[in-house]
This record gives sequence, C-alpha cells and structure tokens, in this order.
Amino acid sequence: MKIHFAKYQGTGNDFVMIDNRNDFFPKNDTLLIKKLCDRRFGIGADGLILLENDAETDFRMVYYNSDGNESSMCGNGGRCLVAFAKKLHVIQQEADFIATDGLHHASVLEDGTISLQMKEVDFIKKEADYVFLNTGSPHHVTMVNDLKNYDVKNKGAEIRYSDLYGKPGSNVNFVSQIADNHFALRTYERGVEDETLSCGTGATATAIAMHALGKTQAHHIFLDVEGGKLEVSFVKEGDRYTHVFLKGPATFVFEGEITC
Ligand SMILES: N[C@@H](CCC[C@H](N)C(=O)O)C(=O)O
Repeated sequence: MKIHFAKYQGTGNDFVMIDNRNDFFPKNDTLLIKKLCDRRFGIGADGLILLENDAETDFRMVYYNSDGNESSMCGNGGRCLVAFAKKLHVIQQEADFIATDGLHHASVLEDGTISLQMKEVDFIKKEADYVFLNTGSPHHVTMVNDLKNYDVKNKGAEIRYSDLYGKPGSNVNFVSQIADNHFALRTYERGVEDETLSCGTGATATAIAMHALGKTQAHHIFLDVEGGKLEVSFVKEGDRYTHVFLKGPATFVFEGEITC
C-alpha cells in the first residue's frame, strides 16, 4: 500500500498528517502507525493525525501517539491539522472541527500562526508540590529549579508511571517562571515516552495551573518551550477557565509517499 502524507511541526512537536476523507487508512494497525512515526524506519514524528469527514463540522481529528495508540487531544497537533486542512482547501481562515474531547474552533491569523480554542477546565487538583488538570489530555504540572539541566526524561517517566496515575498515566510538565506572565516549560509526553520539544495541551495546562496557584494574575500568558514560543489566554468564570485559546506557529515541513 502507498500512503501519501504531509509532515507538519508546531514549535517542534511534529506530526505525520494523512488525508483520510475517503476512509482508506487501516485505523487499528498500531504497528503501522508506530512504524510511520519511527525516526529510523519511518517518516519520524511524535504523532500521526488523520483528517476525516464529519457531518456537522469542517473535519474530524483522529490522533495517535508515536507508540501507535489512539490518544486524547493534542493541542499542537490540532493547530497543525488546521494548517493541513487549509492546504487541502477544506477550510479557509476559520475552522470548526471535532476531536476526541469535543468541538474546537480555530483561526488562521494574518501572520500564519494558528489560534485554537481548547476545552474549558472546571477541575484543578492542587497539591503541595504539583497541580493536575485535564486540558483535553491529562497533565501533571510541577515547578522546578534549574529547568535547563533538569532530567525531564527520567523524572517525567517516574511520575507518569507512578501509582498517582495508574495505567492511563499522565503527561508531565516541569516549569520555571521568567516574569509575571511568562513561563518556561519542558514536557514528558506519555505515548511518546520521552521529552518532546513542545506540548500544546501541556502549555495550556501550565498557564492555567500557574494562574490557579496565584503565580500570575495575567490572563494572557507567554510560554517558552524547547521548540519555540506559545501563547495561552483564558477567562476565569468562578471556578472555571473558559474561552481558553492556544496560539502559535504550525508549519509544513515536507510531503511524500511511503510504501508500507
Ligand atoms: N503533543 C500533544 C499532546 C499529545 C497527547 C499526549 N501525548 C497524551 O497521550 O496525552 C499536545 O500538543 O497537546
């Protein structure tokens, strides 16, 4: 079988994109998806995303981690999928699409960056040394000293596989504050089982967690990730975080055909 694909990246979080509007892709073939994402035997990516038809919205997003398993929402992947949908002329500047965590609205801004509305957050677990919340995917957020030299892969795996999160696990974000409305983070991603250069749901979780902890009063937060810069904005309504938007670049890298 020959598969036409496009490769995109959003602040270094990279994805294989496949147009599956004619439903040709073997969606349960975990080994194939894992191989397509493999950096030595395949195309190489943190995840694979299918763009599919949806009766009610512009398209459906189906997301797989690089381990080949379908997973929860991917913020950077969602932004990249919007750029892919625009390249395919499925949308123009605005999109409504459905993903595993519900309906999303996105806009392609004048500078080409993509702003993606994320799910509202109404539950935040605050503990002495970490915060846990779900921004479409589960995120453990913890502040550390010396983020630059932090052992994200090993410390992240320790928390991801700990009894705290059981079999489903969690993504893990390590954070340091740069200024009132500016943070840096590094993320260990479950399903990749390594640090990635960026995680959109992780950046969103970090911005909300820092606000919930009182580290910032800002509702528009700038985040430095290993692969670039993201912005997160939100409205606080009582205990809920609503109108949550993740903004940043989503870039076409290359396209091709792979024989499997
Ligand atoms: N890279 C993603 C998060 C993808 C999902 C995550 N690995 C999980 O399985 O929870 C992002 O940009 O949000």
